This record gives sequence, structure tokens and C-alpha cells, in this order.
Amino acid sequence: MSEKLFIFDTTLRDGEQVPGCQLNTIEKIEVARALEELGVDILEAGFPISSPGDFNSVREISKAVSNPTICALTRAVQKDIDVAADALALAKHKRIHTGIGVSHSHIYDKLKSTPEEIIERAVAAVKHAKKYVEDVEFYAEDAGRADNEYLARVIEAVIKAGATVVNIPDTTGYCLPQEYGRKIKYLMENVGNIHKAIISTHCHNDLGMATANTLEAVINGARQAEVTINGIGERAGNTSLEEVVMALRCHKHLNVDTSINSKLLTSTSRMVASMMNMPVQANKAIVGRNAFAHSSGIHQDGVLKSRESYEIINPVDVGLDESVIALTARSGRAALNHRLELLGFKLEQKELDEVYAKFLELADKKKDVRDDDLLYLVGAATGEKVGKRIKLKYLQILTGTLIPTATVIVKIGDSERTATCTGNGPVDAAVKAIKTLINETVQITEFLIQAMNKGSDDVGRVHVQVKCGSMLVHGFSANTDVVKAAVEAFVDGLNLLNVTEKTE
Ligand SMILES: CC(=O)SCCNC(=O)CCNC(=O)[C@H](O)C(C)(C)COP(=O)(O)OP(=O)(O)OC[C@H]1O[C@@H](n2cnc3c(N)ncnc32)[C@H](O)[C@@H]1OP(=O)(O)O
Ligand SMILES: CC(C)C(=O)C(=O)O
Repeated sequence: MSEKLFIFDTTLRDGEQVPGCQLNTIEKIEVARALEELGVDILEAGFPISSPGDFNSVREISKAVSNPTICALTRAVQKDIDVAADALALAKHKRIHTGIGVSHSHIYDKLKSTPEEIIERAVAAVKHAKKYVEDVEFYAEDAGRADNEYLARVIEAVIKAGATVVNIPDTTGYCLPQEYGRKIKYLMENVGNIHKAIISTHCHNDLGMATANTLEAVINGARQAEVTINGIGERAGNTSLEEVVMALRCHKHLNVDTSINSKLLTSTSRMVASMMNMPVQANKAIVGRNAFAHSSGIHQDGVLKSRESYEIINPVDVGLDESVIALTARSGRAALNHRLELLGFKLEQKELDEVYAKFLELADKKKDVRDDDLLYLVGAATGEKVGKRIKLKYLQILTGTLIPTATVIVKIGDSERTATCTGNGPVDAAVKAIKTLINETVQITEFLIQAMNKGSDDVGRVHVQVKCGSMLVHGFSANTDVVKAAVEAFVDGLNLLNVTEKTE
């Protein structure tokens, strides 16, 4: 049976400190409900003394959410604690989180104090908070840079004063994982009454080590982790909830687990990203857009044979339907065939080779190849297989500030013919040139160009309606070169009209 790691979520407090991430009370309640559903144990709802709005949010969240403990942050200042207690009054389970700086820089430069006075203020704050709530957490701010011997004295004193949880924050994100782990171990071994409290971690990501530091602390005895969704928080952010939860699920041998419903991680991440206007980077672990996307042929082939070859987490476990096989110029036949099969095509090896060659041509021009593109590629390949009588073999266009001029070589039946014409644009010039090579009088009566997806590298889809006497047909083509697509669509129409070659 695993030991429990309590998840203390501070998305609505440290996360909300990020410029641009502020939420109003209604939005905070919505996020708080999502966090409750996710299964967080403690929900830090705000810093009530900081503004009437934050006070109100903590009060409303206390009413709206009942499973997690609702926590409010304060300085080691009586008034802060009084206001926090008031904001938490209606919470079913409540905690006051108070504390003060303990590093040399915080004691002398920021607080203009002395180590002994800081211990006195810390103890007084905990005792004051204890008058309101049983559950009091003490944070030793900047513990990451504090002297371990002094830190141990502070922690011993606040536990004696009644702290039930002792938070050892790496406030500036300074520690290396082993260093932070050793700090926790030191406290475990040198604070006489440590077993009376839970040790909590609160790591910042200034050096990109927040998750590593948190896990090292857990390995050394911490049993609460302070985290945020998507790792948002002051400066470079906090430890990300999803990373800690999934790291523990992946490394079961650590024998520590959380109560988080991991299947809600993706939806919660998306909700927080959208409500807080903080998009998640594509390569973010667990919840980034590419966290379960495979784009190179060797990886795709491996994943299609056995998911575990390149995935340590089943995407279903974090709330996704499946991994993504993204088709790019680095993809191989296995990935292409997989996607085609999902689209309902079962190709012979020769056909697949043919579509693959065309796919590579397109993928070199276009960053990612979508299903629409594949439909076009398969259509183009199978179209040629049934053997069109009229084919555009060559197309050269001169355009710009010149008079648009097109030279075409068209294969009609067994012969190849060349023609050059000018026009009011490149398509007009090419269509006129082709018209000089056929017997029948044909007319384009409708012409439509559409982008398939978006971006200047997109495939353009062209539909033309071509009329010959009373016969009306529809030609189609698609290409990253829209002029080529237009001319090929016209040729497609000529095939359907079965036009004949003009004799010289
Ligand atoms: C590591 C963290 O604390 S993360 C939490 C950060 N969150 C916030 O800061 C919440 C938003 N803050 C606020 O709304 C305001 O800063 C308030 C209401 C807390 C205080 O506002 P003001 O009274 O105007 O003080 P101001 O912000 O200018 O300065 C902070 C004061 O608190 C003191 N202080 C800072 N931390 C602590 C602490 N943990 N315990 C006691 N005093 C502290 C500072 O030394 C400074 O005191 P001084 O004015 O005597 O030098
Ligand atoms: C208030 C404390 C826990 C904090 O946010 C920090 O030290 O970073």
C-alpha cells in the first residue's frame, strides 16, 4: 500500500499572482470546482488581506467547495491572520497558512530583523492562527537558501507552537534536487518533534527544477506538495501538479501516490490555460499539445507496433483519447498507411509506395499533412492509375509585372503537344494555351479556389465547371501551387468531356 502525498493546489493563489492571470470570483469558483473534482486535498484560495476582491473569493470558494481543505495565506502579521480567519469562516475544512522569511537576505535585508526576532514572530503568528483553526501551516520563506541549522530551530519552534504542516519553500527556485532533498532529510533527522507535522514542499521553477526538487523532497520524507496546474506561478512558475502526479504513477517503486483523478488532468489544464490566458507550451510534459504526438517515422512505426516503445504514459490515463500520429516529411509508410486506413483506404504496397512518394513531395512543401490532403493524394494517385487520356506534362508560367505567359505540354492520347499563350493572368494564359490544342470549343463557366486548411503553405483546392456545347462537367484538383491546381482541374474537366486533339 502506497503512502499518500497530499496535493496542495495553489493555482488560485501563487498561480493567480502571474500578471494577466487574475480571475474574478465567479471564475475562481469555477476553477475551484474543477480542482475539487480533480481530487486536490488542499486548495489555497487566496491571500484575503490583499484586497476586498481576494477576500470575497476566498469566502465564496469556502461556501462553494466542500471536499478539499480551503486554505488562506497570510504574513506573520496578526491583522492578516484575523482577516484570513474571517474569509474562511464558512469553510467546511479550513487552514491558515502563515509564515515569514528565514534566509539571511530575507531576515536582514527584507524584514530588517534578526534571527531570534524572526523565531518569535513565527511562533506568535502560529499561536494566533491556532486561536481560529486547528489546521495551521507555517511557511519558512526562502528556506531553499536558508542555513539548515537555523531552519531546523525555526521549524521545531513553530511545531511546538501548534503548526500541523511545515512548508519548506524554495522561494527563489535556487536549489539543486539533491541539495533540496538533503535539506528535507536534515529536518527529518534534526527536528525533534518533526513527526508531529507534515513536511510540505513549495518549489519554484527559476532553474527548471521545480518538479525534480519536489520529487527529491518526497523521496526524503515530504508528504505534501504545493503545486499548480500547468506549473503557473510567480516568475518562472511553480511545480506543476500534473508532472508530480504522473511521475509518482510512473515510478510506483517510490511507493507514494496521490488521490488525483489523472483522467481529468488534460481538461483541467485546458480550462486553466483558457481562463487565465496562459497558453501551455506545446512541449510541456503531460499536458502540452505534443506530449503524446509522434511525428518521425521510426517513432511512429514503433508506437503503432507497441505504444510502450515511445510512451511511458498511456494518453488515456491523462484524459486523452489516443496518441497523435502527426504526418510530416519525417513520417514513413507505416504512419501514412495507418492514417489512410483510418480514412477507410486499404492500399496495396505498390499503391502505398505511389501515394507515399506524392505525400513526401507535399510534406516537403507543407509543415503538416492533414486528412484532407491525404484524400487529395489518394485521389490523385488512383486517378492516374485508371489512366487519364489527357495529362498536363509540363507547365511554365511567367507572371508578375510581365504580361502573364504560359507554356504547356499536354499529352493527349499518344501524342504530346506544346503551346504558348498570353492571358490576363497565369491561369487564363495556361487555359488559353491548352484550348489551342483541342478541337472542341470549351468554356469555363465556374471557377472556385479554396484553401484546405490555413497558412501560405496550404494546399489550394480548385473546382471548375467546364462547358462544351450542352455538356457540363466538373473538374477538380488540389496543389500547394494554386496555378497548377487550376490548370489541372481544367484538364480534369477536359478528360470528362473526352475532347480530341487538334490536328496540325
Ligand atoms: C512568498 C510570498 O509571500 S508569496 C505571496 C505574495 N502575495 C502577496 O504579496 C499578496 C499581495 N500583497 C499585498 O496585497 C500587499 O503586499 C499586502 C497587503 C500583503 C501588504 O501591503 P503593504 O502593507 O502595502 O506592504 P508592502 O507590500 O509594501 O510591503 C510588504 C510588507 O510586509 C512585510 N512582510 C513581507 N513578508 C512578510 C511576512 N511573511 N511576515 C511579516 N511581514 C512580512 C515586508 O517586510 C513589508 O513590511 P514593511 O512595509 O514594514 O517594510
Ligand atoms: C508563501 C510561500 C509559500 C511562497 O509562495 C514562496 O515561498 O514562494
